[in-house]
Amino acid sequence: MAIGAAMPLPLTSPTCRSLTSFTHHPSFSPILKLNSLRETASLGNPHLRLAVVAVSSMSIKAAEKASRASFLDRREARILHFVKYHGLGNDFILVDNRDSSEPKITAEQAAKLCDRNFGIDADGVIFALPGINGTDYTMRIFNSDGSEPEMCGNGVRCFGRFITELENLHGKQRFTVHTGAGLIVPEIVDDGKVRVDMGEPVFKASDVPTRLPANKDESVVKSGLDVDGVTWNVTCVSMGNPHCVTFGTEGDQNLQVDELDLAEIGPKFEHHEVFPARTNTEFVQVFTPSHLKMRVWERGAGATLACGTGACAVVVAAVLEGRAARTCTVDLPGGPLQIEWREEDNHIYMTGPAEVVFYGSVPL
Ligand SMILES: N[C@@H](CCC[C@H](N)C(=O)O)C(=O)O
Repeated sequence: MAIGAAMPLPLTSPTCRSLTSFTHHPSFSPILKLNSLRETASLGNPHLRLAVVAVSSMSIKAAEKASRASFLDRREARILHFVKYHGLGNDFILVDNRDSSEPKITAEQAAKLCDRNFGIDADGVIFALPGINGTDYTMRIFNSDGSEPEMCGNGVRCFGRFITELENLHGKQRFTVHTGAGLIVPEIVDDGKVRVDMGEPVFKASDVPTRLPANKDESVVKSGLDVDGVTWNVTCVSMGNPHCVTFGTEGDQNLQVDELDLAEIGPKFEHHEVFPARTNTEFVQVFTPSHLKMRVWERGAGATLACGTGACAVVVAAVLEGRAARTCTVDLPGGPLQIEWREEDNHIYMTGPAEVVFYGSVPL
């Protein structure tokens, strides 16, 4: 097949329920997820069309450099070029917004693009904007419901990889990123993983924020929270964004997280009256003091396969409750994260992967 020639979209493949999953097809590597408007398919919504094209493996080497660079440099009016990334299955639409301090799309447009059936299918949209306060970049994010959180842990790992691609950087790299949670520092490490200095956790109840009364200094640690008549023990932590961490109910501290009906219970925590800014909720099972397992219900995004800020909050809560050490592996549905809450500087360090899923374009 000639360079740049379009391959037929395998829409009938059982692995391909949407164009998004097309690029997950085992015969395609991320490098094949090149871009062109040659092959455009409707997603059922006449106003939203996604273009993705793949080239044959014969042409990868020749096409890779020019196509990726030219794609990321494209600036057509009323077309949004993006790269979809994921961090352990927590998936994001990344937008190059370095030329403006205002996001290229609105919260409402972001929510449409995240739609699983009528959009690209993602947990959020992330913008790489110019840095402020002396930082290299600013990161902003919209959740899939269009709300704007302060921070996103898996997202900032994707952000770090996205920047290396935009700036054509290789090897170890480190960036300073301004976020709603303050300064965050992602670092691309040897194996391509991203290690992030996530800053310091916040416990003060009014800053999390939660209306639950503080029971340890100014914080809420292992407090009772009534959800539909069941008392859950919760610890509240902010990683810039709010988290409610639970290891079980008053009567049962041995939570089997796989048995939870997240879609049923998650929204009841998210919208509970004691969380004025809503909350992310992590349900945690302790295997050993250095090995935890969690499932998450995210504010504004629902059940996701991973939550980086959530994994950090879980380790902090586990330490505060005397259940774990400061360095832990946290298993999430999408895979493990390494979390360290360092005693010397009180910062939390998160290490995990971030991968390209595909490149695409949508008319606005
Ligand atoms: N998945 C993210 C968190 C994204 C923001 C969250 N939904 C919120 O509203 O706070 C992560 O990896 O941290």
